[in-house]
Parts: sequence; structure tokens; C-alpha cells
Amino acid sequence: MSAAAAFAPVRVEGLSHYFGDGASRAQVLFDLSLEIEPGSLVILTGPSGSGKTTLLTLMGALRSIQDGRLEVLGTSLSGLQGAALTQLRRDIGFIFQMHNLFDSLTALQNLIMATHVADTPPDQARRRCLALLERLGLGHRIDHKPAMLSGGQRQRVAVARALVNAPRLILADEPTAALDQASGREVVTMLREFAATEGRAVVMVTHDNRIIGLADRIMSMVDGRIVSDVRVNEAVDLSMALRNIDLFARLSTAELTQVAEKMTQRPFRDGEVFMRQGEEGDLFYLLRDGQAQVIVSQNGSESAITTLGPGQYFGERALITGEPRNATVVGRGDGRIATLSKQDFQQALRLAPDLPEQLTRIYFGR
Ligand SMILES: Nc1ncnc2c1ncn2[C@@H]1O[C@H](COP(=O)(O)OP(=O)(O)OP(=O)(O)O)[C@@H](O)[C@H]1O
Repeated sequence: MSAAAAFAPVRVEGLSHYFGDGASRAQVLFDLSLEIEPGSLVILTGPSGSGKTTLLTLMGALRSIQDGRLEVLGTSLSGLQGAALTQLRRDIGFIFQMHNLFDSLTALQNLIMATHVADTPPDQARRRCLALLERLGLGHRIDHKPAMLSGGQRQRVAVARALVNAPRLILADEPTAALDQASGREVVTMLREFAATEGRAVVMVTHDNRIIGLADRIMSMVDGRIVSDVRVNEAVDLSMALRNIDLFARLSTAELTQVAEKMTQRPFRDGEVFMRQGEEGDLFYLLRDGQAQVIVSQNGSESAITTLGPGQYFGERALITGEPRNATVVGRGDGRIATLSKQDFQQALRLAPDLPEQLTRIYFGR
């Protein structure tokens, strides 16, 4: 197992979720798998009702796991209860739309109150709370109660409160909704620094386009599924890798970036079967890290015909010809793979004007 995998703050495998019973039972999350690396600020975005908050509350151990696996800070949440559940929630900082500050306490007291769960010596706790409020531009408001603060100031107190015990994971739902652009960026920049310097992670649900550029990674959900998963720095990297692929070599930088943004990248484990001979093809694969073995079965016997390495691709033939997969491809060792849906792949090919002719030559020999 790689070091990153061993310490993933959040690991989701085959997670599904349902609301309601009997005839009104509705599935809202569909077989999600993802891993969040330490040190990253991840934005979860997508249309209303796509399942973002449901996923976030599952990660926060605020709902029971129904189907699949979810590990947070190394602890599996299935069946977790009692003291173990309380302990885990203490390691998580929550920032929700309803900030739940205590109305009868001042900003500073709200923060100090939150430090009580962590057995911090009172002097130290007070100093830390003051420094955080100062940092969030609330140094002159420490003795104000929530009713005397603006919506944006209340939200910043809630952010400070989530950070005060230095949790290893922060889950935030629309933390900038009540803030103007400058304060929104300030809050998110602070969360990002927090994630990066302490090796922690922040997962944030947002519709706020003004802050999306601050994320390390952007996951988009539609109808309970993750439809794209882009590591921001990696998108640039990925478009460089695409440029080296003959199929895409004629695309402009802007077009390559567009394609890269539609790709999903994820880790894979030794032995994972990416595609099987005889099946219909629905994805294009680009190997980012690690190796993959191409196996062809003929007359009942299997032979490994080649091993692919980083930067090499597979799966294009079935998407172009419409024929079933002509080989099985299996991951060898742990690695990372990027995939593109059939529809996005075909759209990308259409961007290169003379490509269809070339492809006909290559794949149909005409
Ligand atoms: N407690 C509940 N009981 C029944 N259905 C629910 C419940 N909570 C959420 N849902 C449904 O689950 C789906 C996903 O909701 P969720 O709140 O996770 O979406 P979201 O992407 O966070 O939306 P928004 O951006 O509007 O907050 C929606 O169809 C919603 O109506």
C-alpha cells in the first residue's frame, strides 16, 4: 500500500445511500469510491439535490452507513457508536450553513467553549482563540454576541470555532454563502493553509464560483454520482500527458485542457481489472502511474501480450469501432489511472478535423 493510501483522511468504497422506506425509498448516492489525500482542500460541487450534503454528513459520521465502506481518519464508520463515535467526531471540524453558535455567549466564549472537549489548559486555549479571531478579522468583535454580528462575521466565528481544536479533517457546507467575495476568499485561503501546513484535509461543499479556483481538487456530483474529479494542478499535468498521445496531438492547448478537465483520476490497486475482453467499451484509459498488463484470451488460453507504463493509454479501440473489448487489462502494482467517458472521448476526437479519416485507416485498415 502506498503511503498516501495508508493515511487517507477519507476513503470511500462502493458507497450508496437511500432515503425513505418501501415504495418511497429513493437512492441518492450510487456506488461512490474516492480517496481524499492529506494536505488537500477538496471542493464538492454540483446541482442542488445531487447528494453533496448527504455525502458530507456521511463523512462526518452524522448519518449511518447503509451500503459500502467509509473510513475516516483510519476508522471504519460502519456500525461505529458510543465513545468511539464521539471521539471520531471530535477529530472533525464542522462548518455548516446553520452555524449553531450559542446566542448567549460572545464570539470569544463560543470558541473557548469548543476547546473544553479537548482538555486544553485554559490560558493556552484563550490565546489560541484570540489569535484565530484576530486572524479572521474579528479582533475587534471578540466580546460581541452573535446577534450583534453580521451574517458574515457569524460565519467567520463558526469557521474559527471549527479550527480551534486543530481537527484532522474539516467538513464545510457552503461556508462562504454569507460572505462577500473578499471575506469568502480569506476564509477559504485560511482553510487551505490549514490543510497544507498541518497535513490535514478540508472537504467543502460549495456553489460559490468565486472560490473554486482556490481548491486543490474539484469533484462534481450529478444525481448521486461523481461525474468529474479534477486535481487542479494535475489538470495542467494531465493536458501535457494528453498532448503526447497521438490521438489528441492535434488539439490546441485550450482543447486539451477541456478534455483533461473531463477526466477522472483515481488510485488503483494491484490486480484491479480495468476492462474485460468481450465486454462493451464505455471508457478510455490513460495510465498515470504504475503498470497495466494487457491479456488476450484465444482458444481458451490466455497470454499477456504487453505491459503498459505511465503515459500509455488503452481502451480507445472499442470506443472508436463500436466492437467489444479485444483484450483484458489488469493493474500491476498500485498506481493511478485517468479515465474519460465514451461520450467525452468521442467529442474530443471530433475536435481534430481530419482525425476520423486517420482512425478509419488505423482501425479498419481502409
Ligand atoms: N432526510 C431526507 N429524507 C429524504 N430525502 C432526502 C433527505 N435529505 C436529502 N434528501 C434527498 O436526497 C437528495 C440529495 O440531497 P442533498 O441534500 O445531499 O443534495 P445537495 O447536493 O447537497 O443539494 P443542495 O446543493 O441543494 O444542498 C435530494 O434529492 C434530496 O431531496
